[in-house]
Amino acid sequence: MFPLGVPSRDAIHRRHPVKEILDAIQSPDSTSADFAALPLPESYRAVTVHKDETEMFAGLTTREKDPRKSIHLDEVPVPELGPGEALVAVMASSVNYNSVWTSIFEPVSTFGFLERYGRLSELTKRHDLPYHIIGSDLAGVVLRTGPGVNSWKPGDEVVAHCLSVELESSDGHNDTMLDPEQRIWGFETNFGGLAQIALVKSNQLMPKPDHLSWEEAAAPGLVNSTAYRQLVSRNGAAMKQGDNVLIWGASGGLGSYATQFALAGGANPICVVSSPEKAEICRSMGAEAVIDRNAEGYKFWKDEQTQDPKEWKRFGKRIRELTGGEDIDIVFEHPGRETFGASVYVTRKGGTITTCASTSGYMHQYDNRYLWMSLKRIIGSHFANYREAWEANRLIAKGKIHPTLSKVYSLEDTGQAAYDVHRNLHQGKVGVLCLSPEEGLGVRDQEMRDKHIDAINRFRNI
Ligand SMILES: C/C=C/C(=O)SCCNC(=O)CCNC(=O)[C@H](O)C(C)(C)COP(=O)(O)OP(=O)(O)OC[C@H]1O[C@@H](n2cnc3c(N)ncnc32)[C@H](O)[C@@H]1OP(=O)(O)O
Ligand SMILES: NC(=O)C1=CN([C@@H]2O[C@H](COP(=O)(O)OP(=O)(O)OC[C@H]3O[C@@H](n4cnc5c(N)ncnc54)[C@H](OP(=O)(O)O)[C@@H]3O)[C@@H](O)[C@H]2O)C=CC1
Repeated sequence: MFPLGVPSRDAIHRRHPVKEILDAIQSPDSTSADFAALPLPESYRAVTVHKDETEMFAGLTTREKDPRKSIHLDEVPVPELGPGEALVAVMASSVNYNSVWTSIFEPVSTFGFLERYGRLSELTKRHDLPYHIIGSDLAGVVLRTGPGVNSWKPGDEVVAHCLSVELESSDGHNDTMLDPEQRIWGFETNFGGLAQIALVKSNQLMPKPDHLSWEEAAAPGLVNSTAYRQLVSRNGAAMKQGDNVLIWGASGGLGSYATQFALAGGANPICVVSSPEKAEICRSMGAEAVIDRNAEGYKFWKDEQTQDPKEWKRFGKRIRELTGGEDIDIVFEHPGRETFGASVYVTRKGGTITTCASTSGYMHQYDNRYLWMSLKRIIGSHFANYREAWEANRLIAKGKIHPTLSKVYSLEDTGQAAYDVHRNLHQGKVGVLCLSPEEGLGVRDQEMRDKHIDAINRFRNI
């Protein structure tokens, strides 16, 4: 690994075969054979965290830990390509909250995941390195495929979902998320998407939606697939028409897709956000019931240890006002400790709380009487299997669900991008240009794009 100074993008390209890759991607005449014949570079630029820095934030609060200090841009060697794998030239990626967790080394250092994966086989040893290339989304072009890959070839324009599975055990064969060797690529594996080149398993690949630019196509992947499983899939809450769906962080990464799924599926989203601007975005997506938790001042905790059921009730009354007296069928949970007690309380008899995260703390407290006496269910949900990710991507490709990209950073500024997400300064999704020299490239279906342009741009620059 060679830490970089700040050479310009042009300087890098002049002395690097990466430039040839970019030229091939940008040329309309390039064929699969051209891509297969391109020499692979020996090294590439990648966003990393360093193993010898995992204690750098010791003693600081979560809020004080600054991703700009731990996130680096390094020149790293291209990893060896194994069976069933693909090397992808990454045009764009996006910031997910898992990269925030990696960069602040919470709740655990991700180097522990890489060490454990490295112990599995000779091939997985590649992942156990003193640096972790992070990032769990990409849009780009296949450069090489390993032995046994038949469905994808060099030159294919793709996005990648972030489920990495070995599938050697029977456990994962009904639902690949249940594989004992299930990992999130770029979080629990190395060689992630915030880089010029990424290593993925070929069963992570999906077609890039033609009407989107590289950075737009890279934005939905992780959160869109997660929201799809958590809310729509039978493995999650199996949302149906007419359901009242309480969506926390409804203009954030997960929430901006959950809101779209609720609206597209004929449900009734009750969107919770923390500012008038965010409330306005939800309304512009088509949501009618919006709660500004800041303006309405909910305080579900009296102190660190004690919740305030009166505040749950005030919140529930507000929901009833917005729904004409109805309670919540499905809660789309992810803030965790701060909101979970309220989420369980406001759910209707027989309703579902589906949770995929605990941003504000993972030791939840709730009043179990409201769960068992009212026959409610809590469902744990995590990312999505290949089929669910494919279905979620298909909805993007068909223009039924749209990217919620707000701002785009360069690879050099990924630390700032992660800082924005950590501090909740962003809206929707934050994109990162990797090889792509500018925004707006990669659109192959202008006609379809024109049809959906307002929705595609809804979150831009707000
Ligand atoms: C797509 C995007 C997603 C997101 O953004 S999600 C948000 C980010 N992700 C996170 O915050 C999660 C981070 N991960 C973690 O915090 C930890 O990763 C877990 C808490 C999930 C798991 O903890 P761990 O210690 O890594 O694994 P163990 O499964 O608890 O195994 C530790 C040892 O405990 C043993 N064990 C596990 N279950 C049991 C049991 N039921 N009874 C007895 N022992 C058990 C194991 O075998 C193993 O043992 P041995 O150390 O010897 O190998
Ligand atoms: N298990 C899985 O597969 C996945 C898990 N995750 C996890 O889900 C969490 C959210 O991810 P993502 O949506 O991308 O992140 P974002 O930061 O983009 O959005 C989360 C939103 O939640 C709201 N929020 C944050 N803290 C609180 C709080 N204390 N109380 C109420 N609302 C709060 C904020 O909205 P506002 O301020 O407007 O209310 C914020 O915009 C992260 O912890 C992430 O790691 C994400 C994807 C997949």
